[in-house]
Amino acid sequence: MSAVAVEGLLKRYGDHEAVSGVDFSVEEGEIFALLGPNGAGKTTTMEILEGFRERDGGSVRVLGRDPGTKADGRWLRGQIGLVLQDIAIEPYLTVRESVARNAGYYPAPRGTDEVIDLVGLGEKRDAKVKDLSGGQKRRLDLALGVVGDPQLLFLDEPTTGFDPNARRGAWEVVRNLRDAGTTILLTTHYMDEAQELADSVAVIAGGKIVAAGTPDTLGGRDSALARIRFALPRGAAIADVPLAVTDAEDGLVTAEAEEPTAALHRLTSWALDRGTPLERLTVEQPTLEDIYLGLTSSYAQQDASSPSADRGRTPSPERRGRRPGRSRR
Ligand SMILES: Nc1ncnc2c1ncn2[C@@H]1O[C@H](COP(=O)(O)OP(=O)(O)OP(=O)(O)O)[C@@H](O)[C@H]1O
Repeated sequence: MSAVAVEGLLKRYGDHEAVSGVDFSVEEGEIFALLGPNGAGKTTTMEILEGFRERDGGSVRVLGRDPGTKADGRWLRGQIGLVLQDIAIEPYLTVRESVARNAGYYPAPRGTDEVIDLVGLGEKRDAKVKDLSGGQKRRLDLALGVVGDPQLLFLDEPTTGFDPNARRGAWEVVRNLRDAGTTILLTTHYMDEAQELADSVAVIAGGKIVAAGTPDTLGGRDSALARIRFALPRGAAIADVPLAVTDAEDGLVTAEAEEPTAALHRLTSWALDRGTPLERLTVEQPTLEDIYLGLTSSYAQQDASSPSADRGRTPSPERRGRRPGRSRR
């Protein structure tokens, strides 16, 4: 059974259709990343899955239940963990008190100290929340999201504001959770994060899924042409280059190749025969970011000029100030 199954999901705000028939599924035990430009519909979709927003159409199953119904929604609160941006945390509690308090909302929580160590806040155990740095607060958010030992964890941009070391630490925590059996659904704007963490990804743009797959195969990435670049050797003409040249600017030649091994062999043999080195030689497959930008650039422009983009949104206050298991619906 899929941990999350979404079919034909629809959500309108007034006459603006924010989510227009979205389908995807998240398998048990995987890390799934929902990617998309600002205003694409990620938060709306996540809030519907978490039971904080009503949908206008389509079917949604989370751990086999419908988060849109009262009884299932209540049950789900005890099974899912949330890590959001700017969650409301009491500033005068210590780290330990905050985590222990959240643990009390769940039927079978993890140990408070274990979770504090897991997110790397051991040395800040007795510090007050108000005295934590921005990155440390985000680690505390992560601790609060996982202390209930959830079957399914929602992570909203989990490493925004982290320094590079802290990001790697957080990735390790997320991978460990997955390896211990937690299913994880995250949103991120960092393609390296999706590449590092996600087993599956889906790209949403303009309220629709525009591509889905693994980070390595998304949008035909695995079969995309390799890009070979090098400085044109002194005395050589573009027409002499034994590859299909697609671009030549400032003396830097770009060629694309289906079989980079054979193409490089031809190219380096040519250069060696001429007795001229190939300076600035690089070979690149498109990165996840290249593929993502290709899929979403037109939507990003569209969104920036759409009237709804600056309409201002009402955040879901229940979601932000959420006390697990006690939320009113
Ligand atoms: N409460 C609301 N009322 C009216 N419009 C809204 C509301 N919430 C979201 N929207 C609109 O719905 C669209 C999708 O918004 P959503 O927050 O789901 O996007 P997102 O993908 O999470 O974006 P971001 O990456 O910026 O967080 C946007 O055009 C947004 O302006």
